[in-house]
Amino acid sequence: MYIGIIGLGSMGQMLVKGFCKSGVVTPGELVVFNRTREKAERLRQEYPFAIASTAQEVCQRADIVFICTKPLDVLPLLKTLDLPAEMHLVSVAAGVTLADLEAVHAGPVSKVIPTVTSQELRGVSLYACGRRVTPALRADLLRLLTALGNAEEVSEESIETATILTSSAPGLFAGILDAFARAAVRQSPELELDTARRMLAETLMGTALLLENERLDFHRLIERVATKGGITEEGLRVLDRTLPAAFDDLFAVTKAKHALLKERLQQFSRNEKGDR
Ligand SMILES: NC(=O)c1ccc[n+]([C@@H]2O[C@H](COP(=O)([O-])OP(=O)(O)OC[C@H]3O[C@@H](n4cnc5c(N)ncnc54)[C@H](O)[C@@H]3O)[C@@H](O)[C@H]2O)c1
Ligand code: PRO
Repeated sequence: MYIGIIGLGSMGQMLVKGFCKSGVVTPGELVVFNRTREKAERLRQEYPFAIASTAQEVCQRADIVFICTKPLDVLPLLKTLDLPAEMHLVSVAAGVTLADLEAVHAGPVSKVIPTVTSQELRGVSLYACGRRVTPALRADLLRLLTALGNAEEVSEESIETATILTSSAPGLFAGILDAFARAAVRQSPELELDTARRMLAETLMGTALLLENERLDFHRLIERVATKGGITEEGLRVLDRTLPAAFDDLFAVTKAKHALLKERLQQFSRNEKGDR
């Protein structure tokens, strides 16, 4: 099976690295196209995949094509292509719906929300398949995604909220840790910011391993750390007071951004229909 990747940004590169690292495909089974060819050539030094000259060539050569451009670039690009009817089109773009994809491709379409952590073969890829995806095509997609970590099928209704938990979360964790480290330095200026960041990064790794190896849930982990009448309990009270509103706010603004993206995508589709 040949796998096509269009767009070699953060996600396109992650897919190349994750697929090859897991061994689910060999570089020889990958056909890649990026607008800036040098970027593809640099990555090819490590993973000797085929570089296509155009996105159209990827679609002609691959059985399944992952389109990894930014959301608002997906439909304009797809509209310029002559997509082979049997090709399985997979968009990784936030906000691009199965209906958007089915409107531009007469063949099978799926939507996947990957995560940067899949480069380490951990984390969760979300997926939803369109009506024309056969059980065999679904199994092929699942084989690729499970090689990258866990794969969870989700409805389009829940995919946006789940995206924040699986795909935005690595960046959000990094943002939280950075604020945590900066507060520590404000408290104790003799502590170097980089030292505080390293302490937190190592603690995060250890926490993840404890959760996994001891099969702890969050509450049991808290019980182990927060000595009754001790210091951590006080910190947790602050989080209980402040975090629910912060996370409600986070989900509200990210939902609004998804809605804005979808509105702009629909506008594009309406304009296209008007032109015809
Ligand atoms: N970064 C993430 O963690 C993440 C997670 C889940 C989903 N996504 C989705 O993945 C998509 C890509 O995000 P990213 O972070 O990799 O963005 P990015 O800006 O890093 O990469 C986009 C790439 O697409 C290329 N590109 C643009 N137009 C092209 C065209 N016409 N032909 C070929 N290549 C073209 C650009 O050169 C660039 O390399 C987005 O739609 C985003 O919603 C990203
Ligand atoms: N990265 C993409 C974004 O920030 C989608 C989820 C993670 O838009």
